[in-house]
Amino acid sequence: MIEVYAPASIGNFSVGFDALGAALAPIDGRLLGDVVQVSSAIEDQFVCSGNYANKLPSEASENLAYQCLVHFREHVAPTMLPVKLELKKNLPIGSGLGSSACSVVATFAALDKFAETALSQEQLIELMADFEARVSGGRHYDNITPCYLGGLQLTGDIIPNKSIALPVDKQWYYVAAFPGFSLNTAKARSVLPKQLPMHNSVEFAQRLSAFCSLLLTGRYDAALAIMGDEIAEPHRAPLISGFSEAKLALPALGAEVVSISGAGPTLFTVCKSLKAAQQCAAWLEQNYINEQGFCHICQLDERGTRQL
Ligand SMILES: Nc1ncnc2c1ncn2[C@@H]1O[C@H](COP(=O)(O)OP(=O)(O)O)[C@@H](O)[C@H]1O
Ligand SMILES: N[C@@H](CCOP(=O)(O)O)C(=O)O
Repeated sequence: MIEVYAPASIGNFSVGFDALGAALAPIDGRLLGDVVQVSSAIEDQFVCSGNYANKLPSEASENLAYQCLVHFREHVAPTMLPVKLELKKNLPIGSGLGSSACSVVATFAALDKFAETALSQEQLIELMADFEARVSGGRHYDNITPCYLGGLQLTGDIIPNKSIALPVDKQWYYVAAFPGFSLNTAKARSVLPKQLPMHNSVEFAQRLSAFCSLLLTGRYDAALAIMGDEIAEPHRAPLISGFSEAKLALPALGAEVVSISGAGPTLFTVCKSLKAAQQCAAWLEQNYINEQGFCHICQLDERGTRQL
């Protein structure tokens, strides 16, 4: 039996709309992500379990993980023996934590291991992006590659091997707070402008390229100082109840950056100390999340998708 874990991720990472993403590891050692098990069976079988299984369509054919299995059998490994594929759906849907990417990455990675295919890393990443694009309203890699490869990734179609890993300050802590309600990614993409004025495009390019260069040269504080999102956040913030209040309150508690994780509604902060992260988490638990929500203090998951 093959059992694969894929971590949650922060799409956009504030400064890199559709181009930057980070994999998350809660510092208390808990796993925050989906798990897929593949084992031999008499005929192909699909099971969806886990805390959020009941939030997904009950028809297997509408579940991305099952769709990945069907595609894999038809187009990648037609001679693979029949399997039972179980998705443990541990991430909330429409959360901004890369939930759909997580299921897709875990499923393809598990099937690839089980069938021992000769797919290259880049081919697998492309396949994963194809499937996430089915539900998210646009093709983007910023959940797929961090989830699969771990760490912080600069990612996209024109990037060699689809992704370049970036270093971060090991002292940074990330608080990820899921407020407990869903926001569909396709909906949160539909409120974005279709075109950007030249000035904004140039500023976006400057900010992202400077951010990456600063990280690659170890100037972490300077990188942190220019983090910001003028592309998506102003349009999405009104869709996320409590976000604007949190953005105002958290800097006084030590948040260096407060932004939307992926398309939201999860909010994330970057903090330079554990104490600051704890203060932000306490505030978010009191003021941002409901009974269905949760909050984790994290660092980056450098390992990405892996066998358990
Ligand atoms: N295994 C799966 N995991 C997550 N979403 C799935 C899965 N299978 C199908 N879906 C559907 O895909 C859509 C994902 O919504 P989206 O807002 O993109 O989620 P997220 O931002 O959390 O990835 C939902 O309509 C959901 O029902
Ligand atoms: N770059 C995408 C990221 C979507 O992430 P998700 O976790 O909300 O699916 C976007 O901003 O739309």
